[in-house]
Amino acid sequence: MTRAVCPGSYDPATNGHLDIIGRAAGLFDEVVVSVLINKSKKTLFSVEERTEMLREVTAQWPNVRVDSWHGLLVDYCRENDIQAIVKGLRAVSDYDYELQMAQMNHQLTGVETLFMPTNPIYSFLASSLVKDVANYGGDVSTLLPPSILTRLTQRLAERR
Ligand SMILES: O=C(O)c1ccc2[nH]nc(Br)c2c1
Repeated sequence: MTRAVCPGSYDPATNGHLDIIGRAAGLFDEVVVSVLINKSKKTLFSVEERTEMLREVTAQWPNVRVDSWHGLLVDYCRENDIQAIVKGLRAVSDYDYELQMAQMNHQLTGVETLFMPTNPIYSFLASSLVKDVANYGGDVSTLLPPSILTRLTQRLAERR
């Protein structure tokens, strides 16, 4: 049984995230999409809301499950018998940081990190940018799954 984790904040998940998750689902017996719990980071959606949205938009892949974790990712991998971390790379600018994290994680426990180039149509996508554009009324309808677009629109309206 091969198992990989796709870690992230997913605040909220974008079509770029789903691109990576779906492709990983085609490579591994099981993919765990794990939402990072970072108490020092203010997020637009709670961990519960982010995991709920992810479960909805990943239901299409029977071998994908959604979870959350707090602490070292390598500890989460060990506790869940996960052999690989899958990260999307949108651009060269992602590489430096991701390489450092991958080397540290391998140093710590030997867990492997596999980099997957995002579909070029999503190279500019970041959850933070999507939220900013949507907050100023920009059209992000092609960048998010419909159900997440609805939730984002509602949350931003609540905050006005
Ligand atoms: O949305 C983000 O912040 C974000 C960050 C890093 C990322 N790597 N691959 C993808 Br898709 C991606 C998305």
